[in-house]
Amino acid sequence: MDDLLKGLLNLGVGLPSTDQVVELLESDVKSTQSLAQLLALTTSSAEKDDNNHNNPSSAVDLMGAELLTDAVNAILANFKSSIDGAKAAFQREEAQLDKPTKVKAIPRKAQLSKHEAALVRMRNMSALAGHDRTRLVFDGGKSHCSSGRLARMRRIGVAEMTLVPKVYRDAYLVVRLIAEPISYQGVQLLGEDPKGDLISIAISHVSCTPLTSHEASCNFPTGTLLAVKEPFLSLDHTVRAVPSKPGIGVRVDSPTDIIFLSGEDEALRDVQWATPLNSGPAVALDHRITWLRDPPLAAWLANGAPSPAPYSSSQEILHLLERLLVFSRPGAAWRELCGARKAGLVDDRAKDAMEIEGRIRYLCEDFLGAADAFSESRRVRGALSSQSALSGHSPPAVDDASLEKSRSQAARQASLQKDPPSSSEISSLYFAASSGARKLDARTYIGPVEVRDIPGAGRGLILTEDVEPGRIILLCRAVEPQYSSATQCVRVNLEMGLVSTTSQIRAQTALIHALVDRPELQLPVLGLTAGPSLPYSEWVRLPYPLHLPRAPSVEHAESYERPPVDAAYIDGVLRFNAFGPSPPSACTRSSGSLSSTSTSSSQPRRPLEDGRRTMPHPLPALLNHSCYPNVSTTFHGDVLLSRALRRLKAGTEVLHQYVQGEQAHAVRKAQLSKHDFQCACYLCNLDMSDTPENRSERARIVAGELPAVLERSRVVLKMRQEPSKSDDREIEAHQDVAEALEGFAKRIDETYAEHRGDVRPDLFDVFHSRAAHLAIYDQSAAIQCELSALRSVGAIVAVETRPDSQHALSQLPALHLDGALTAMLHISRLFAQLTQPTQSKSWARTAAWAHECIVGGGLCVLQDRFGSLWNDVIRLCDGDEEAIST
Ligand SMILES: C[S@@+](CC[C@H](N)C(=O)[O-])C[C@H]1O[C@@H](n2cnc3c(N)ncnc32)[C@H](O)[C@@H]1O
Repeated sequence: MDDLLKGLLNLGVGLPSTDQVVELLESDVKSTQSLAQLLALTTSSAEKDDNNHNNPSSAVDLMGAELLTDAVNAILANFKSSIDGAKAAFQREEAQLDKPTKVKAIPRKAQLSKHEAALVRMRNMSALAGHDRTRLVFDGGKSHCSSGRLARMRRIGVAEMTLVPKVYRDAYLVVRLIAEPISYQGVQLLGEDPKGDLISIAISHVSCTPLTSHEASCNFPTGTLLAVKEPFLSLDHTVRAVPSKPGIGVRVDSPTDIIFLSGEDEALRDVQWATPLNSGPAVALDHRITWLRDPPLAAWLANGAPSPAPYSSSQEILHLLERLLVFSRPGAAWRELCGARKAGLVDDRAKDAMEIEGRIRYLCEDFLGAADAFSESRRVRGALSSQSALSGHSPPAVDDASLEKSRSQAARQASLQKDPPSSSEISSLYFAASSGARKLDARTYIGPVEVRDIPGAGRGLILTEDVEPGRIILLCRAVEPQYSSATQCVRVNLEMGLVSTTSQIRAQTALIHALVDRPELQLPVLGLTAGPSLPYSEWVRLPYPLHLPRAPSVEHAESYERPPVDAAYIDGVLRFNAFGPSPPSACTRSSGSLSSTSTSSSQPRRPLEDGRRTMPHPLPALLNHSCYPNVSTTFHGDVLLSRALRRLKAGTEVLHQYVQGEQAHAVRKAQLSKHDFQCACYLCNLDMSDTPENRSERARIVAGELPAVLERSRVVLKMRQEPSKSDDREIEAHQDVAEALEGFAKRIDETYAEHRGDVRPDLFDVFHSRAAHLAIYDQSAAIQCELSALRSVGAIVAVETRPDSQHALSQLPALHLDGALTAMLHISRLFAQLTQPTQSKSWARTAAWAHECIVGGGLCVLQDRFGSLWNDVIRLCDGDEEAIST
């Protein structure tokens, strides 16, 4: 990757964005050429600086545009073929794992100069392209993670690792770092073993964002003592962490295989160093906590060592605890606080210690415990301030916000377990997410469901009571939600060709770190499956509790043992279970925060980073798939909300969409293929009852011919004049499109089996668009067309079955949910235009009810999402919003 950037910088052209790198990796020759053209047109920032200094000759001037494009194209093509080279090397290594070959020891001097050269290369690259440059790493194949205990393994030296590629089972390597680390997406270290033999070690998932070289040096200073559990000697050890030049060394896929040692560790007993040990790593206290190791008192508490590590003051401990919270490590902070209390280094009931305990518990979602700790802190503070008042000092400021917040969360947590979240709570979530908040202060609500084994589909969630449409089934926050950041990384899976982007890579690292910090998350996270090619973790077989243990406990702090976390398993968990916001929903406004799993396929594409799914919501991840779901699932920041779409009986399995059910059967099948199951849902069964010829004819019309007509429809509708100004020519244009769409509706309809019934989702877009044209010259026909659209996605119109119904629908649609809501509002508006106010109000009421069932949050959320359309409807209903909502 750096060669690519360097080549482009040398030419003086702009560097590709991360999205462009992803496109390049997935592109063919033609699109590579287009990208080359585009890059050749942009000037690098270095070039721009030169121009400021009146440098007269830009790259274009010097080479001519065509030559420059050719040069860029050659660099891009070279980059793509280097990926092929990496892939071949990777496959060779995978194949050789069973038959490793002898390796010659690399002389110390050669190892040193190789590391030094790589370090200089990396420094130069940072100087040229900046720390935030796009980084490329590779993945795929087996990931190695040791689950053994160091105490039960034997120590080996570098000289004993004579075969490559090979995992040295039941053994560990002890090294002392002797050079500055190389930082990329992971780090590359150079260590010497006690005999003085050198070995290069590359570690993945060191931090969510790449460490600067200063941060890397603070985490891995020269002199640091490390144990590497069950080291994997690889032919190309840097491929996952620091893809510099291929070379033999130790590849650490899971950072939990690295253990920081102190001089007193058992692992170092009887170790004689060929060269004398220095005084040990000199490192600032803060930096010791930025990586996976636990701070001193936590380690003392867990290992039962004879004397606790010294601190110069309790303030120093509190400062460290603060820093641990800044680095999102509440588990380590809790263990350190427990250690400090046990060693008598902080006063158990000191206000600062209680305050920080409150914050730790809050982060671990133990709101009741947090409220208790904050209130104790307040009590002590109160006592202190009365003393100060007596002595004439001004009392310290009292901040009660945290206490109040914890109390209200605790109260809501207690009530939410019984009562579903109210409409106003949903609207708060919606507007908080709209204002940009991503990690929301919502709590888990688990509706009437339980986990059960589902024949042929693993586990699933089953309803324990009958529910009505709109009933909230789940409201759950993600574990460690990650969003993209300025630092961009691209990962290519050399085995499957998949390309992952920053937030996916961050999510994987963040989850590994979260599990190390808070082992109580193991069951919810590792209890998820990781796709058909990886065996179940030991946690999958355990009974899945619906109410997950969250809070830290003292016993837990004392028995803390760092869990092994296999990076590949976490990657699988994310790929097969994570949800995330999909492209924007089909409502008229684009500013709303909401995104749903069921969206129109005709929606504009979001930037790649937003469209990829990265959030594990442990319990909702147990929901199985149906292309014709019985719940709607929407996302507000990191909160997932599932609500029943229909009246469902106790014993029914709750099913939601992994892929959009409104897409053609073949597309759904292809998208689900990674899961390795045949979907046999209601919709797939209907589709399978059509002949294969009819299915492919339908797919051909919908994907091949229809988009052009829909685009024409969009353009004609956009050019629409004020109704008073519309003339015959305009009406003719609308009639033309409506007629064309009618023809399509007929042709698509003919591909469905006759006995199929109303559910024909491929017709939705055709009917809905046709209705928009009819609305201009024949409102009654437009209403009929919208009704057909609604029926095509599973809605049942009440007048046909139950004329006495309160709503115009007796069953909500299952697909195209936002499109269907728009259709309902259109019908209301059309009835108003036909001066049929009763029908108009009934449909407005129905839309409000349907929106409440699908999303919730009341009329303010509906208004925010459907803006002018909703306002139109209200105006035409004489502004009677109250009447509509009741
Ligand atoms: C997100 S998990 C759902 C929970 C999973 N059933 C379990 O036991 O952990 C996704 C996996 O569930 C299984 N699955 C989901 N929907 C299914 C369906 N309709 N039929 C069969 N298997 C299904 C597939 O193995 C899929 O990869």
